[in-house]
Parts: sequence; structure tokens; C-alpha cells
Amino acid sequence: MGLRLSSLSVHYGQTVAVSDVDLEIADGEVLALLGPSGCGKSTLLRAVAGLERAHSGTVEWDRTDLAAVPVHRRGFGLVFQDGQLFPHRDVAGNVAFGLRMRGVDKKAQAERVAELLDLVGLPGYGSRRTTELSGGEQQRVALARALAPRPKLLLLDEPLSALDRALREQLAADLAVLLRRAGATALLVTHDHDEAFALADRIALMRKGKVVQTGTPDEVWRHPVDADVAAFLGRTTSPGEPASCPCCGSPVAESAVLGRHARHGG
Ligand SMILES: Nc1ncnc2c1ncn2[C@@H]1O[C@H](COP(=O)(O)OP(=O)(O)OP(=O)(O)O)[C@@H](O)[C@H]1O
Repeated sequence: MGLRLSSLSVHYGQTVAVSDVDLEIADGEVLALLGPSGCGKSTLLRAVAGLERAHSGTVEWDRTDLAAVPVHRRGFGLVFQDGQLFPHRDVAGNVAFGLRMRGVDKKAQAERVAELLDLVGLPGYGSRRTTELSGGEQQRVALARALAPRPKLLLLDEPLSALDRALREQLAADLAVLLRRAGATALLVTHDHDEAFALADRIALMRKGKVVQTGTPDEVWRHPVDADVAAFLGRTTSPGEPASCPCCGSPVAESAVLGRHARHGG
């Protein structure tokens, strides 16, 4: 159960952006779609969201084909790189958006907004103007807005890439914790392997429209399918002893250790 893509292809005219992809995300799982620029990650996510049509193949949720289900009826939450908050609404108004659309009453809206602002580390921010928030705070609000209606699946397209390096690492660690706390099922698109290692239960590596490898972060780190993947992950094909996580002892990329601590709650 959960999301299943079967032989999914998406074309833009002559360009084959996604080619014959099979992929599943189980309930409660965070899967990172990782690959270089232009390999088709965003297109695949957009096809899952219903923003692009499949050329062939299927997108299913709980074994139901979504081809005829429009974006707003899929019950998926979306977070993009730049948050895309409504500038004319305050923070609470943004977070409550999906709840208002579903006709949730005012009291329940306020309770859920407060709960979500706590979750993303912005308690008491409800009446703040979104234009006065930092980039990191805006992304937290975008995440709270996406999570508020309890989406079946959270679609995150490079949610941290507009932020500077230090903030990105901090927020990746925070995001890892709060996705688990929220029990979210998520598809995360990123070109940053540190981010994928920090956040994901499983990684799908994409190249030229195809998924070339899937596995846990440890599996893809230990056994990259080929030299290109190894190089993309920032390791050599004949590494020395890789760094190991002090929490679980797994060999992981040193730069990913911070995020793994967060996942272990340490
Ligand atoms: N609207 C579009 N019209 C035509 N071609 C497109 C369109 N969007 C994407 N493409 C092409 O499809 C391919 C996949 O693009 P996509 O944006 O999915 O890649 P990506 O892996 O998400 O890249 P990035 O990390 O740079 O965002 C690329 O060759 C791109 O040029």
C-alpha cells in the first residue's frame, strides 16, 4: 500500500524526462529521489502530484490509478524550493489554508495551526507577516501548511536548496526529526546527497530519466551500482574505511552523520 509508480514515462515534446520508472513508497516511509540536475527528479514528482501527465505507465495510491484524479483531489501536500507562501496572509492564515479549503471549523483550525507551528519550531508565530520571516522560517511555514491537512503523501521538491549551507544542514536535521514525528510518508527531491542521507529511509538514484538504483542510505553508500553513482555520492570506488555513525555504527558519508543523529533522536 502507499504510492506505486509502474513503467512511468513523462515526455516534453521530444524530450523524455522520465523513462519507464518503477518505484514504490510504503506508508510512513521517506524516500529521497536523488540525482544530478536535469535527470528528471522534479518531473517525476510533478507527475505524482498530478501536475504533469504520464506519457505511459501509471501512478497509483493504495492500488487506485490516479490518472483521472486532479491535483487538489489527490490529498498530497506540496512544498517547493521557495515555499510559495501567500504574501497577503499572516503565518496562521498560510498554515490554515488547506484546513479552510476543507471546511474545518475555526476553533479546530486554530488548534491545528498552533500544533503545527510547535512542530516546526515556530510557536507563537501565527500573527507574523510571512514577508518578515527568514528563508528558513518561510520553509518551516510552508512545511506546516503542507502538513496541516494530514496529507497522505508529502511531496518535497528541493525544499532546502534556496537556503545557505549552514541553515540547510540545520534544517535537514530538523526536518528528519519532524517528518518522523508527523509520521509522514514523503517523496523528497534533491540533488544534494548529504540531504538525502540525512533525511531518507530509502534513496532512489536517478540518471537521464531512469531510476538506476534504490536502497537504504547504507546500501547505496556501501554498494553504489556503478562508478558514476559512486562519484555522484562523493566517494571513490575503492574507499578506505568509511566513517561510521556513532549512534548505529553504520558506515555512512561523514557529512551525513549529523542528520543521522537527528534520526536516532540523539
Ligand atoms: N516544462 C518543460 N518543458 C520542456 N522540457 C522540460 C520541462 N521541464 C523539464 N524539462 C526537461 O526535462 C528534463 C528533466 O527535467 P527536471 O526538471 O525534471 O530535472 P531535475 O532532475 O529536477 O533537474 P533540477 O535538479 O535541475 O531541477 C530536462 O532535460 C529538462 O530540460
